[in-house]
Amino acid sequence: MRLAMTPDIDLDEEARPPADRSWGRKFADALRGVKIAFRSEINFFVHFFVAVIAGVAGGIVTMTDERWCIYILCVTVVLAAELFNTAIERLARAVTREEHPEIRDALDIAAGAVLMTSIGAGIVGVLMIGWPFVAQLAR
Ligand SMILES: Nc1ncnc2c1ncn2[C@@H]1O[C@H](COP(=O)(O)OP(=O)(O)OP(=O)(O)O)[C@@H](O)[C@H]1O
Repeated sequence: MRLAMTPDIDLDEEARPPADRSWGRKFADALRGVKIAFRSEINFFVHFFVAVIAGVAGGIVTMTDERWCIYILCVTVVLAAELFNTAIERLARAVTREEHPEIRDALDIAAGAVLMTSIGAGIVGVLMIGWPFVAQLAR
């Protein structure tokens, strides 16, 4: 596949990671990605904050192990979608800073993925934690 645009990337050989990275190095690089998203993306922080609030409410309503697994899965899916979205945003900025209809589509689709996972997780959260929490308060 050929790129339609010339990416404005400095292909410095020394900046490239070694081809035979150790598992420790791979893990450290992946963790660096999570840290970057956490520090630079307010959306990532907001999702994490909402997840913590839901987790505290889940602890108050004392959920079953199965419900905790569903909660962890929902949080993981939303945060992973946010990480992919952030990665695509960074890549788009590296390719061009100019207006481009396909970059716009790509960024909007990536943001749409975050929106879909957030709506799904939100519905699960309300049904699984929100209602039981309100019911417990009303008792
Ligand atoms: N190079 C571009 N060409 C065309 N449209 C663009 C371009 N860059 C950004 N956009 C449009 O602007 C929107 C926001 O861009 P971007 O995702 O980079 O900003 P952001 O504020 O970091 O977004 P988010 O809040 O999702 O993190 C995109 O969804 C897209 O519609």
